[in-house]
Amino acid sequence: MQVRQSIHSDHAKQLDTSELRREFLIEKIFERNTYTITYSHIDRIIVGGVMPVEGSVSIGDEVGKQLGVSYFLERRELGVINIGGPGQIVVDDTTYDIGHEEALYVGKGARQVEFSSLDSDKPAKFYYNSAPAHTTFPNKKITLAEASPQTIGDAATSNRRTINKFIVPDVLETCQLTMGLTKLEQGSLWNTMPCHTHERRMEVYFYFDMDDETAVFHMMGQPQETRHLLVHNEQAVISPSWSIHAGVGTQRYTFIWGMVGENQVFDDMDHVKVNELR
Ligand SMILES: O=C(O)C(=O)C[C@H](O)C(=O)CO
Ligand SMILES: [Zn+2]
Repeated sequence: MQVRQSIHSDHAKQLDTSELRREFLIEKIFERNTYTITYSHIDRIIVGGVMPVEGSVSIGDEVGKQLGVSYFLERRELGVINIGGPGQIVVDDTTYDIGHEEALYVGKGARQVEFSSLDSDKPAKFYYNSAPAHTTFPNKKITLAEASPQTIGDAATSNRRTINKFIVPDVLETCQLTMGLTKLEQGSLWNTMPCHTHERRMEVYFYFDMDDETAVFHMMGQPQETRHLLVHNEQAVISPSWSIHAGVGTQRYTFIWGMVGENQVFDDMDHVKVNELR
């Protein structure tokens, strides 16, 4: 388990490229036949990926030990979105078929969560976020058709995109976790510009659907103290509450956002005008 400490904005603005990457970028989300796990002290979000190719993978009991509990979800909830081939997730006695761009919410208290792929030539890639939880809400599979879509932006400003809200109060109840998948249209390169912060929630962005030649310049920092991170395919960025989070790709891409914190109000954003950015 990788641990990332919280970071003050006054400290973050002094960092050079490699230090910014060490604090905010998660470079490897998927590894064959295992899971990755990064534990952030910011709102205690856990971020990672599970990529079962041959056989199944569970997020093991040693994670429970590191969290000071007896199993992973004893005091946590989990959101998963599959960006790979068809897969299955077994939660205790129930099996969920989770296809490409389908999601599963697992409530606090699930003891066994086991991931597998249906075709080892096209393995599932389960991206996940997990957050501390105070009660148990029912497990639920969410298809793309059941997600709440919002298409915004304009081709003329290169930011036409659909925000598919999978794990949000309109779709199901969770303790604090919200997650969704934003798809840029062909020719659109910018996400979340004009940008925003939300003091009341932190956010994690996971960029994918990119070839080896593509990079996203992810914008971060306080609105008047911006920095950028060069992000490649299947890498994630931790965005503290004080930071903007926006990006522009050298080609189109897709990303998953996940938020935890004080509220679950998607539109509760402190918008920043482009001419106010520095
Ligand atoms: O394309 C976008 O804009 C987003 O997907 C924005 C994120 O969902 C976000 O930052 C929510 O606070
Ligand atoms: Zn945001």
